[in-house]
Amino acid sequence: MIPVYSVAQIRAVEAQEISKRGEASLMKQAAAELASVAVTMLADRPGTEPAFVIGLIGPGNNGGDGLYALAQLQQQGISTLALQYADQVHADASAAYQKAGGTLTDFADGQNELLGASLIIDALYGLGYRAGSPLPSVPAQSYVLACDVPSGLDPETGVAEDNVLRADRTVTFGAMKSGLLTIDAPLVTGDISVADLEFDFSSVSPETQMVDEAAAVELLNQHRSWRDAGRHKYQRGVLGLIAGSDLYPGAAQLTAKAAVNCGIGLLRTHVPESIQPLLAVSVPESVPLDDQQIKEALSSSRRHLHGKGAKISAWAIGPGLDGRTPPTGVIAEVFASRQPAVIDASGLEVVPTGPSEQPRVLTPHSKELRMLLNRAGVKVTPDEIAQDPIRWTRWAALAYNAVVLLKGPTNYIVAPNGSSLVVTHSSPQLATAGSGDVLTGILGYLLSDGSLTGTQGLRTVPNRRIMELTACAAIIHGRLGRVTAEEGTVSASRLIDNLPKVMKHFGF
Ligand SMILES: NC(=O)C1=CN([C@@H]2O[C@H](COP(=O)(O)OP(=O)(O)OC[C@H]3O[C@@H](n4cnc5c(N)ncnc54)[C@H](O)[C@@H]3O)[C@@H](O)[C@H]2O)[C@@H](O)CC1
Ligand SMILES: Nc1ncnc2c1ncn2[C@@H]1O[C@H](COP(=O)(O)OP(=O)(O)O)[C@@H](O)[C@H]1O
Repeated sequence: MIPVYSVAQIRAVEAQEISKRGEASLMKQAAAELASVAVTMLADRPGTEPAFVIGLIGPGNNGGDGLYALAQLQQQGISTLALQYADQVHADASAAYQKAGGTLTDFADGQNELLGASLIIDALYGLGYRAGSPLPSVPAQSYVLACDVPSGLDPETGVAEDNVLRADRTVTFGAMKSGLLTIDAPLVTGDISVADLEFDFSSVSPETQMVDEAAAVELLNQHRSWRDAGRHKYQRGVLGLIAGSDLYPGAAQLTAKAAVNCGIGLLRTHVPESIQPLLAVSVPESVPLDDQQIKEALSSSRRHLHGKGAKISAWAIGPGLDGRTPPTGVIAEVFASRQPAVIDASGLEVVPTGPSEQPRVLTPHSKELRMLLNRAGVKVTPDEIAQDPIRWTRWAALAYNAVVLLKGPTNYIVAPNGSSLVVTHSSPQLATAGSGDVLTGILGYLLSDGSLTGTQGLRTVPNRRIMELTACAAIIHGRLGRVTAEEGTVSASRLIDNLPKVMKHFGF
């Protein structure tokens, strides 16, 4: 997991490091990291030989990093040009660049060269950015590496100017900054690498933790055992899916297919009679679950929450339910159990507020979050949620005593105790009808697997584990989006087709 800090926290640690190691040494270290990523990016985009790198240089230390990085590229034989976009630039860095044979010129005089650049390094503004900073424009298809923070993005809030310099990659220094993950940031940073410059954050608590693919693989591997190979289907896990209505007959099928394609032990489905024949054909692996069987499953769960006699090990509630006529009786009984559950879509309209023994994760998008908050008596506008999503997700987690995953380009996962995880790096093409139903299937599957949840006997799943598995589901879903988008346009059905190979990537 990658700890995430506020700009103030990073500035404080930076000041200590500067007093220990000196500013020039830190800057050169930062520049070396920047130059190394620039070289990788040039190699990733062959066909633009000989390489020509242009740096956009601002007035502060961010510009200084850019100039030192250009000097290093110049010394490696790469042709470069520095365009000064400020009245003055970092004097030592400028001298070092010119000593390395580089040319520093005014932006206005050199901007025509931008069209011929194989790579543009954006070293205009970093931590010192203030809203309203003047920003140049670059040609539409430019290949851009941001130094520390894309210029025009507020590193504290994640709010971007309309003319922000969108990056293909960002190398950020010291630590991951909260503003690189939230609001507009996922749309403008490209892939982010953290160059930690060996800063010592040991006495600072991070604001949140970011989960990336490597962290997800590690989390999943932590919980696997060689014994897993000997499990029969009930021991692997049984998901009870309560979903579907005449109004939305497709959603239940999408969630069911997703869970099955994840490789679930067994899927039981509680859907309206009118949908059952459809499901029997589209997801023949699923086994119907009626009201009486749900009662029996809940009764067996009083002796065992998973495996050994337990008929269901986790629940997924909501995809495609008709919000006007959900099977409230049966759902209320499931909510009273201690088995983990993921609640999505219309399930969110019936989930109770207040204390609960059930480890639960609610998966609203921002409109559904507003509805959840309204149901809990918290009035909030869409704008307020957009400006501070993590704050409002915390309120919901507290009000419903549940882990809440707020979905979108940034996924915020918050527990009732306020702790949080953040997941980005998905694909905008996930914004397609039914993709949330697929996520519910993935998360339902993860929650049903006793090895992953650590459920044994009557020991229930702690919220921390629920949060981690929710983050893993969002990561799997994000990769699914990217892999599918590489092949062509994305639909929920296409996502589901790709699930087996994406699950394999995560060790399933
Ligand atoms: N935090 C770290 O760990 C390290 C930071 N370094 C670099 O230092 C950078 C921070 O340097 P600075 O503090 O000099 O800040 P910046 O280089 O981000 O400079 C911004 C400068 O632009 C000016 N400016 C900002 N907004 C403006 C506006 N709206 N109108 C007019 N002028 C405006 C400010 O006066 C400020 O001096 C980081 O982003 C990073 O690139 C590295 O050199 C070393 C390590
Ligand atoms: N612009 C975006 N970029 C990345 N992911 C997105 C974007 N928009 C939506 N998503 C993801 O797509 C899924 C959509 O879920 P949801 O809104 O519940 O869809 P549906 O109800 O149609 O199934 C969520 O996992 C969300 O995180």
